[in-house]
Amino acid sequence: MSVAHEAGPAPAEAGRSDLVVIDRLTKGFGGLTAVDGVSIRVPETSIYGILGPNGAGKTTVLNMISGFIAPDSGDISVAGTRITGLAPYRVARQGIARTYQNIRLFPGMTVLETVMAGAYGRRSSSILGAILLSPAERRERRATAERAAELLDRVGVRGRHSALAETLSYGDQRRVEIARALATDPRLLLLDEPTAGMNDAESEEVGRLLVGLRDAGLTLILIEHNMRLVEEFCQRVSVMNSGALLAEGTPTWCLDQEDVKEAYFGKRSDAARIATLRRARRGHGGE
Ligand SMILES: Nc1ncnc2c1ncn2[C@@H]1O[C@H](COP(=O)(O)OP(=O)(O)OP(=O)(O)O)[C@@H](O)[C@H]1O
Repeated sequence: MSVAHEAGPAPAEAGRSDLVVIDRLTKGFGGLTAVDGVSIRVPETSIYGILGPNGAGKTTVLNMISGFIAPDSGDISVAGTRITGLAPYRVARQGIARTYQNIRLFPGMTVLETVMAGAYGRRSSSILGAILLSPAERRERRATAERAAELLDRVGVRGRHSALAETLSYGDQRRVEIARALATDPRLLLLDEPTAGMNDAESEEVGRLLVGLRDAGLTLILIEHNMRLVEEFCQRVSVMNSGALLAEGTPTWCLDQEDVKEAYFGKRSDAARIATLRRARRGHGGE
């Protein structure tokens, strides 16, 4: 299948190097090819969107980058290091963190503890020090708690640090997940539907948060169904359908490709997305 590529890099990306290079990635489940020879290059310090209708293979791509699923073939490298098929903890050590489509918070943990848990892999004090609660351990815990509080502030969760994380609103739980991922100090952040279940104002806030993270030097890959947000915040996108790449380029250009419109408009079940897409186009002077 041919992939529509927008000619040349977008001006904002010109000269920027690619942090993530995905080369002909393929994964099958039984008789189904969930991801079919997908190649993607993600420029460093950019917000990159992976789009496509339900079942297109987007989460499977994210799962392969983060090591949750091993590809059948193809390669993934980040900052020049090949990470294909590495276990999730080894991928995390490369500075790659993620959030999940279905929120995964630890039951029974407070908001602050949840974010502190994200920093666990970066701790320097010894296990014995931790057991004996040595001064070094206490200092480190204090520093970790302060940093976790800063991150919660940054993602917009204020004043509920002692509440159980699972008692927060859906939107705040998503923010806590982002803070936990940031606590690992990543250079690449993978976000699976970060605005799912949020209203327009909350989604816009998350969009601005992501721009702030990018401006601070992070590279972000997100799966997102809100096209308005995608057009506003993503520099480039890949559009997938049935495991294959349909188009790659700037969001506005990709959403104008016939194959892409058909992938979204061709299905009755995607009526809600069509409405979102149309609203987004109007908002940008189209239709
Ligand atoms: N572990 C698995 N075992 C079997 N099939 C799977 C597995 N994971 C995903 N699939 C199938 O692979 C295809 C791609 O799924 P994936 O979750 O990657 O799609 P998606 O684009 O993220 O969809 P959505 O937008 O609905 O989350 C789907 O048909 C799905 O049912």
